[in-house]
Amino acid sequence: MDKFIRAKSQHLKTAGINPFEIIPDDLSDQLELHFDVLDNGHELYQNLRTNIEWNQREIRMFGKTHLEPRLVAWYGDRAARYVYSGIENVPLSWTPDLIRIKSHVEKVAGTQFNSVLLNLYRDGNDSMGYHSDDEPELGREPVIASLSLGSDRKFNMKNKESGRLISMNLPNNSLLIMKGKFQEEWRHAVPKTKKIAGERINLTFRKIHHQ
Ligand SMILES: O=C(O)CCC(=O)C(=O)O
Ligand SMILES: [Fe+2]
Repeated sequence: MDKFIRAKSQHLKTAGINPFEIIPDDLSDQLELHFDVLDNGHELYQNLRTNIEWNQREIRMFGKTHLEPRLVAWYGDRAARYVYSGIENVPLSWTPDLIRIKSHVEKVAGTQFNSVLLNLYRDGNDSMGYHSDDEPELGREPVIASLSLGSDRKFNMKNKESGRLISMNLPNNSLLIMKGKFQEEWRHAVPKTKKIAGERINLTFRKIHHQ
């Protein structure tokens, strides 16, 4: 651990935030994992489960349409719109709960966000395939803060060049911060699992640059 990270984790500890250091050394400038992030994670989970406008999107693959294996929702500032497949996506307006979570996550991450993508994994059959969050509107070396609530799930990473695989567990109430060259060098996924998995909500806070 270099001096900066050590100093930073001391600072977070004094602020009552518990950084958890299981990140491989050579990824310490691309990933941070924090534990026990929200005081009222359980209550917020229930609120998000009922109040968020969850959608199951269709995806087209090899000329066939499928339902995505999870539910999603997109909230943010009006300016955080982006164009995807020629369609302009305007986010839903922030709810009071999302604003509270956002401001806490911004404190931990030390940066500001203008949108959040929420994913609801209903059980171990729901998943997210390998991808990088490297859309041009996120800019170079984006900081993305990913909050996990509910059941533990595995988070797999695969290096684009070497094929090296890393897997970590993302527990309830943890915050994974992806930054630096993480999106450029790695793909990540939440695989299906045969182990009994309950529901999980993940919120990835992002900063969309205006078009
Ligand atoms: O659910 C997760 O932990 C990952 C979500 C993710 O990678 C994304 O929304 O881009
Ligand atoms: Fe992602």
